[in-house]
Amino acid sequence: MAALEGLEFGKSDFVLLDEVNIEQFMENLKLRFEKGRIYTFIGEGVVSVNPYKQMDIYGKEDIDAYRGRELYENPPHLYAVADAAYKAMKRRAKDTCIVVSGESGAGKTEASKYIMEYIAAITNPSQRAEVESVKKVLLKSNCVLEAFGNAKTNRNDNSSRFGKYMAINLNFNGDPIGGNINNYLLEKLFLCCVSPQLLRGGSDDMLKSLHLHNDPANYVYTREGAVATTSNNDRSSHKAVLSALNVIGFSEEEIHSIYRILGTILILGNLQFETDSESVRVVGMGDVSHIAELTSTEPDNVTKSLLYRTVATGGGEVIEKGHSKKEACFGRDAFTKALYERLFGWIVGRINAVIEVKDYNPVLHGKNTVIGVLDIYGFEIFDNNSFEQFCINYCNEKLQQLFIQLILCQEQDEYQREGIIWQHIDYFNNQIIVDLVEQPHQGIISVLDEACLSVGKVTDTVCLESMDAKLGQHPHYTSRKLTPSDKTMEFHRDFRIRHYAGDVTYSIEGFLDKNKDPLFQDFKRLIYNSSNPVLKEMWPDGQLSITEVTKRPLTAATLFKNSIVALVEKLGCKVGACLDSLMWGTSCTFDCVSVTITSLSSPFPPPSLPLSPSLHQVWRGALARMRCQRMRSIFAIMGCYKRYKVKVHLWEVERRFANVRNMADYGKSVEWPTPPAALTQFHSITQQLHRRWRAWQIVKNIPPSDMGEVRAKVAALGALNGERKDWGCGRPWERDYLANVSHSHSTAMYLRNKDEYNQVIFSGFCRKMNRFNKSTDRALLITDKHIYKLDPEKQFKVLKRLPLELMTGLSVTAGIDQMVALHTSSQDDVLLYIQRGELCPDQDRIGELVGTLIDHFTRGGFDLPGFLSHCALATPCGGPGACKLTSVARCTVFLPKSDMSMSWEMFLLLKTSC
Ligand SMILES: Nc1ncnc2c1ncn2[C@@H]1O[C@H](COP(=O)(O)OP(=O)(O)OP(=O)(O)O)[C@@H](O)[C@H]1O
Repeated sequence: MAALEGLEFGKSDFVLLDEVNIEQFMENLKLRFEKGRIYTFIGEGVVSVNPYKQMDIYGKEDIDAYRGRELYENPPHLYAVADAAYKAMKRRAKDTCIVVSGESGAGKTEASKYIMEYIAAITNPSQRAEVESVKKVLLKSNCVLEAFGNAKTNRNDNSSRFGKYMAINLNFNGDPIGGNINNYLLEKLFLCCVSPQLLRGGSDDMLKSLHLHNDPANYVYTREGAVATTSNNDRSSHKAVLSALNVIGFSEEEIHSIYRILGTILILGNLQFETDSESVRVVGMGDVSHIAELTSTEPDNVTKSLLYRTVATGGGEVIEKGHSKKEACFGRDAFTKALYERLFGWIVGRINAVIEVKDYNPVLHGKNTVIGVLDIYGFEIFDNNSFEQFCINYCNEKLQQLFIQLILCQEQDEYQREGIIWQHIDYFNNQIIVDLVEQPHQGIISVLDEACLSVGKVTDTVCLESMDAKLGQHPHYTSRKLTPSDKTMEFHRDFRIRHYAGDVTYSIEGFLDKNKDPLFQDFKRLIYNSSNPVLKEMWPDGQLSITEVTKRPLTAATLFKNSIVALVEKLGCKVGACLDSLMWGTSCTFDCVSVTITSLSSPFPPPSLPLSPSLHQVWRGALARMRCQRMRSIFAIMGCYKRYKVKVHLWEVERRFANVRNMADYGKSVEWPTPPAALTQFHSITQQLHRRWRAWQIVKNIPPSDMGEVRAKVAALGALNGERKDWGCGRPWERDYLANVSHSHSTAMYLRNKDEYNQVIFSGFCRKMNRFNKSTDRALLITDKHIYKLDPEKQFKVLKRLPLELMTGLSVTAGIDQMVALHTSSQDDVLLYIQRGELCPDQDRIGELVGTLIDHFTRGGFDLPGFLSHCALATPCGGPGACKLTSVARCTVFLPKSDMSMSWEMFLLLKTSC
């Protein structure tokens, strides 16, 4: 439970820094880290510093403490962000996504696991076996993916060598009903953890059947990684992976096939070739027969595909061309890599098949929503940057572009459309860099692909020359040749891209080889013809004969680009106009402290280091200020409220103590004076701050489709700011639309005398629908004392009279039907359709009704703490005629009267529940 214990150090939210500069940022981060606070909010995101030690902040009590709470109510934690995503999904039935990004070793995978565990823990323990099974499979799949997809690197002993997007589907109840994993592969995966685990953890019988020895040092592919792990660790990991595979639902045959493929890869890795006078031969034919046995293929076919390549001549003839020794080694490596890639893809596919949403009927079960967790590599700048860094950094440019689109463009446009005063921000749009990489026929990927596809020998250097020729004028591209005077560009530092997060100089060496699909079709055919159905399933493209293979396979860069484009599209749909639902993270390395940033809502990437100045400016100048203001208001309110509560408490203790003393001294209690002025001051301070915060909140929460609510909220906001006119057209509110209607005036006069009201707050025509859909004309009169329902056909006779003080709230429908429900504590609610303006049918008066009521209550000094959007979704039951209060789709609730402490409790309660 350590997450909630103890003091906070430094600023628990970076937006509260007095100055937004990197020195203060670092100082705060360092101070908090030294005091064991690894998480710090940045607005609605979280910055996390990897502690590299077990922290006591992930227990059940911690989970309970964050469940259903607002971000600012608890200390910063991943759970706060995960809960916010879950709440957004539940309240608004919107798909949400959490992006966890950071440098290698920053703690992304750990963070995404904690997030998944949290979501699994807070979703209702279900009686339905399939819900529990989905949770179990989702959690267990991490163990399998890590074994097959992680490897030791210089930066991280357990580094994920793939990006991962894990989506959880939830039903209307918020229960997980399925999921899906997408993986973004990059590297030579056969160096992953699973192989040493198999060698050290597999039983003797198992290893014997796979023709393997138990020492990882015996194999080329495990030799290097073997020293990083211990035998005990590998043995227990092997057990855990086997158990996870079983839990997920892999059959015995499938598990055995997986291990046979791993065995094949290890043996292949050791395979050598030699050249005799005429041709190339495999050294040690025993290995070939083991490979044939493990892949359920013929030994001759294995030998053939290792040493020959089938090619179609121009005349349509098919011939076998012998490899050189170099080609044979190249083919072998490509084959092992492809075996591993297909295995990994197949495992992910099998997990997806188990957890895919089944038997879900949206009509019966409501909308199926998704929470996605993206654990993706952050921006990378190494000493030697190669093809992998190029892909990773391109991926980050794409994500940055998505955020620019969603936040800066859309949000500014939206503010402009809605007439919200907003200083336009000039920002650096990184589309130009995205184009530099991906533009068809022009971009770097296209140049690389052209070089890979061209007939004849094209080297990396030739490819670099053609990049220089095509992109030499591009402001974000330069190369050693183009800037010979640049001393930072030396050998192996061939071309430089000015990325949004900084300059990266890449070494062109190996780009072409890594980009090509070097796998000869012979290997594909070999495995497709395996008698093992699991293997065969992994290689469906092996069924094509050499004459049928006309198209060149897509290159690695193009495949990667396609998958990232699809990912960005997917993320874009998740947020649409719903900006709150995306979370963003990025990473920085400060003096070897790794940081992951995860954020929710208004997702703007906080500064990566090195930070491009333009981005930094935008970040500092715009959103930070806005968030800062909002967060400051919230914290100030919280602070005032806490102080107020403490004072009230002390006051009460003192009063009681004085009473006891008086009783003892005088045998009677004495009158206690009224609370000191200081105490009442809190009310006004908190009210002001509260109002500021609330105004922001009201605007922020308007879902554009809900027109009725928009009108109500905008009017309310206007009223809070002292405006008494329609938003948009600026029409002043007349309020008393019955004033000049004959007969109504005499009724009003009569009521003024009888009920002694001072002012008409609102009056107008409306309609009442009964349950048989019959409509009757009515009139509504609201004074500062009463709400009246009048019959206009009977000279405005009073049909209903309710004291205004009984009014507890007001609801408007989400649609354009102008329906309003005035809630009362007497349960005698008034439900009416307010008539539009007679001369101008577009003139709606819902907003005016809400605005004038808010205006009245605000001016009367009543606190309106509950005026927050409150989604009370209910099913419309049979058209407007049959409308009951429960059919009001969205409620806007306020409490006109309540005592101060109660109102603050309500404020917090509503803030929490909204
Ligand atoms: N919250 C944490 N508490 C304790 N240790 C942690 C935490 N997060 C990360 N670590 C430690 O740091 C190591 C690296 O973390 P992790 O594998 O999550 O990094 P990563 O960002 O996913 O790296 P890569 O991109 O290389 O996969 C973990 O194996 C673990 O030992």
